[in-house]
Amino acid sequence: MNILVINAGSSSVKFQLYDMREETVIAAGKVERIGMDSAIVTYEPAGKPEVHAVEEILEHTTAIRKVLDLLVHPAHGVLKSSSEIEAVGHRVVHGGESFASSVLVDEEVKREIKRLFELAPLHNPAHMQGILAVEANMPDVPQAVVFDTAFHQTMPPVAYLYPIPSVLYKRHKIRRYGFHGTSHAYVSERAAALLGRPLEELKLITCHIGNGASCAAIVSGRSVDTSMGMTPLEGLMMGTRSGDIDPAIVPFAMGKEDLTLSEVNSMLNKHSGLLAISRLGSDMREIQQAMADGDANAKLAFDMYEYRLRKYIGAYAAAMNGLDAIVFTAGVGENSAPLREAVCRNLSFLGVELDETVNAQRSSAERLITTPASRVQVLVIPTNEELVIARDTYQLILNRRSVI
Ligand SMILES: Nc1ncnc2c1ncn2[C@@H]1O[C@H](COP(=O)(O)OP(=O)(O)O)[C@@H](O)[C@H]1O
Ligand SMILES: CC(=O)OP(=O)(O)O
Ligand SMILES: [Mg+2]
Repeated sequence: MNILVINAGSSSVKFQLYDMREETVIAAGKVERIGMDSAIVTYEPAGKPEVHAVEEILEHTTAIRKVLDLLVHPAHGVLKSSSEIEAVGHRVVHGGESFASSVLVDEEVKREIKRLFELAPLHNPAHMQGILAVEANMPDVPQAVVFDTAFHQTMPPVAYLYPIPSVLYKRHKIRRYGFHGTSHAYVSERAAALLGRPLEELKLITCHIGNGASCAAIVSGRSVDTSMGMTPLEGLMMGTRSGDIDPAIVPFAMGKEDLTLSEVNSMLNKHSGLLAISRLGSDMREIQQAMADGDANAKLAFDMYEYRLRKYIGAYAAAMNGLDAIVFTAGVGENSAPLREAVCRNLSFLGVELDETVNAQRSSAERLITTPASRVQVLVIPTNEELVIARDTYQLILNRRSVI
């Protein structure tokens, strides 16, 4: 069965086409800058040369049409006809309290995703556009949605409630949801496999450190706490997001700087984090390079980023009353040896003993980066959210077939 996995953003559509017989990716790519002066199309068919194109693509329906055309293209295609795609799976960031697992899309599911627009205004409207664009181009193909929030629905009330008047939870569902759940779930299962121990016996802290960053406390394979909250702004310092700050800063800064609600929102989501402190950019590679060149702001940004992550690791070890392993994943977690080293150097009180040689290896392979004597294990595990989406979609389609 061929399954197309889609991660639709406000101005981009990323995709991977899976052949589920061997779980192989037969094509991948993205359409960026949708609706701007010119869109950038990148397409990588397995075993064939990459295709790059710049053209006008004004909305998601055209972007999906473009993807389907490439997949069946006489020279670059990997399929004879788009009817060989049997299902589509989408990443959806916010599932609120309604979805604790992945589901097939129907009218009710679409209504619920729409209702959640206000909780994830940057993400959910774009996902909906992706779903509608697939519907327009492939009306008979079943679609599934896989939620970032679903894995964290196991959090207990002590972790998911905010200490604010309960009427806000009752009326508006203001609570902590957590995100990147697909990634936290995937790497926790891989960690158990690598450690050769049942997931049920383990207390893990998984650190998904990409552009957006969050960590999760996982006991027996269930998320018991995570650093992102009602929205993906809470928690760790990120590329352009502040993470935790004193909430009183919001009204105070609005008053002092004469900011509107949307300006203060944009300040905390798009102009904070590494970008604000380094005054350089949000990309960790750039920060590390500048730091090596002696840039003091870059060093401060790196140190704050590491310090805030380490404090969460300490907090989650306390939350779980123990810790077996820490997992680093996503763009920064998988690739930044200096960040992992700085975090681990300062966790000796937990019995973390880093193997500096293995940590420094320029490798994207799954690996243990602590010494045999280390009391807490540390692992690097490349995440694969697309594979989880493909698997969930495949399972939902098989279940549906067995019911019919
Ligand atoms: N070799 C590297 N060293 C340090 N950081 C890296 C490296 N490669 C990628 N990154 C970081 O990974 C980030 C992107 O992570 P990723 O998980 O792809 O983010 P997202 O999926 O949220 O867009 C980049 O912003 C960059 O800072
Ligand atoms: C939920 C979230 O922050 O996603 P991303 O890291 O893709 O921005
Ligand atoms: Mg990501």
